[in-house]
Amino acid sequence: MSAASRRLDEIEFDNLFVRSLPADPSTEIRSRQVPGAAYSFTPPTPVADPQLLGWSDDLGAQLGLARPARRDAAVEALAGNRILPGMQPYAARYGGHQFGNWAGQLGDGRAITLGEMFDTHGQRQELQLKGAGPTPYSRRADGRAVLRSSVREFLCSEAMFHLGIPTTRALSLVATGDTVVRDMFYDGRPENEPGAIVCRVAPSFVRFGHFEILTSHDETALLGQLADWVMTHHYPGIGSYADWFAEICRRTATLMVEWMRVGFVHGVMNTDNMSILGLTIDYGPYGWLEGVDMMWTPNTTDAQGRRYCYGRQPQIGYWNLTRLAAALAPLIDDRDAIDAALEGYEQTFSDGWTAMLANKLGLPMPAAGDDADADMRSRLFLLLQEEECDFTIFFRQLAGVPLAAAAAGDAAALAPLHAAFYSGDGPSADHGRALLGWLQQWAARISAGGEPDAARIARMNATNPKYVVRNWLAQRAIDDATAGDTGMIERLLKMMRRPYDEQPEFDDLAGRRPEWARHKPGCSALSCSS
Ligand SMILES: Nc1ncnc2c1ncn2[C@@H]1O[C@H](COP(=O)(O)OP(=O)(O)OP(=O)(O)O)[C@@H](O)[C@H]1O
Ligand SMILES: [Mg+2]
Repeated sequence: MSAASRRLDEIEFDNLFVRSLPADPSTEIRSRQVPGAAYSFTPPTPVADPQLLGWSDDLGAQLGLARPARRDAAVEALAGNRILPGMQPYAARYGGHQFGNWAGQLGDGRAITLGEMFDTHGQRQELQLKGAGPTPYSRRADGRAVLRSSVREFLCSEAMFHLGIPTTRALSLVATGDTVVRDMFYDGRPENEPGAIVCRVAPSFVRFGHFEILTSHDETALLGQLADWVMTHHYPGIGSYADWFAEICRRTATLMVEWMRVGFVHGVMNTDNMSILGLTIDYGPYGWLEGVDMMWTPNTTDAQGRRYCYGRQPQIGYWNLTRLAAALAPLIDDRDAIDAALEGYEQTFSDGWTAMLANKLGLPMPAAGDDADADMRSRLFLLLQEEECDFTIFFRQLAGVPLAAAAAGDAAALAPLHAAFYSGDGPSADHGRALLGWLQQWAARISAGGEPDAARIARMNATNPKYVVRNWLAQRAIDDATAGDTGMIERLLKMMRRPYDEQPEFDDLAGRRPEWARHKPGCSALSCSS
């Protein structure tokens, strides 16, 4: 049997994390504090009737796994009903800062790692279920996840991967056949909702919070052990804790540039949702910018403070790194090295931001230290916030603006951009004039750079996706899946496999958010209830 068609029960698991780090001596599932350990052995709690609703063929192929049938022994394993030989299910211990405040022990309250395996590239991958039942870290919650949030996590993980953005991935989406009670609007009216479980995949799910909990408990030996483990196995070639922290800063900065590039808003950037590998982790109340708005947040819990809004993500990434720095302080004597690493974050972000926007706008790539176009860029962002204009569509369409018309200040230059305006008929006359003024300067700058049009347009199209999984699209997939129809999940997965290519068969999914979705829950704003 070829590697690409293995069944899940043919996988050899190699559980390095549990082999290398100390386990909680208790296996009691009751919610409790767990000092002195990195994780607790916790089996998933079986569910009523597991059925496969979604499968990522790309990730399956990478893992050498064949897609199982809707009801299948593998699906039972992916629902936690069956523990395969070699699996050692556990929930990890971590803490975190939530909305800026230290929250103490959090941990995998509903995530359970099944085991680690090697993919077809020889890369170690951890398989982790989300929604697999209570663990010692569940606090007062049930350990479960609802179908709507699981569909969103499943789709967006795979979409982000194909957008080229570092992320944890999702192999499967399984309906549990059980209901889960959630008060979706936090208005005291809890309802039964269908439950689901996603199997996530990443080289490691270790978060900033894994280190924070150890330092907060003065567990310095274990802190060193965990840091050594992450460095040895996930940052080969890095020689000191300080260099390692600097590399985490660089990866996090790069991740922020990438989120900003595609208009992704994570929505709940608590330190327990920050991956030590610089991956996007925890697809909860996330969203994609529709109208350009630096202050936009999809998370209703954050509607007041807007701590995690689009424009603040880079700043919050920095703040989260200062929390990680504090957690790693017992390992790093050299305060200056920490400061230098944090400065490195700012430098990596600002260089990355400048280069990314040069690609987005098709402008000449500035030499290091040169930021001649900064002014032009800020003016564009201000302009784009004046009349509701779709972020994804505007940037995608910009490549189609005829340079000669733009240079001449001819209104024909605006035509390709009309589709981005939520008014439905392009910018108002005044706004159109202002925009045309900007385009004129833009065109002049491009002409001066002398790059052939085809190369510039290719660069822009490889930076500005045509397709993203807008909330209203995910909501359609959720509504259909709830009614038993997984066609939309399949369609969105297929569309997101090539987000930078024109795919006319998906044109109906590349437009502005329809008006019905403007205020519909799940389509514009999301609660943390999941
Ligand atoms: N239904 C639940 N049952 C038990 N614990 C939960 C539940 N929902 C969230 N938690 C826990 O609350 C903390 C914060 O939740 P958050 O929403 O950031 O994470 P999450 O969505 O559960 O998962 P992850 O970060 O693993 O993607 C985490 O410790 C998480 O495990
Ligand atoms: Mg989380």
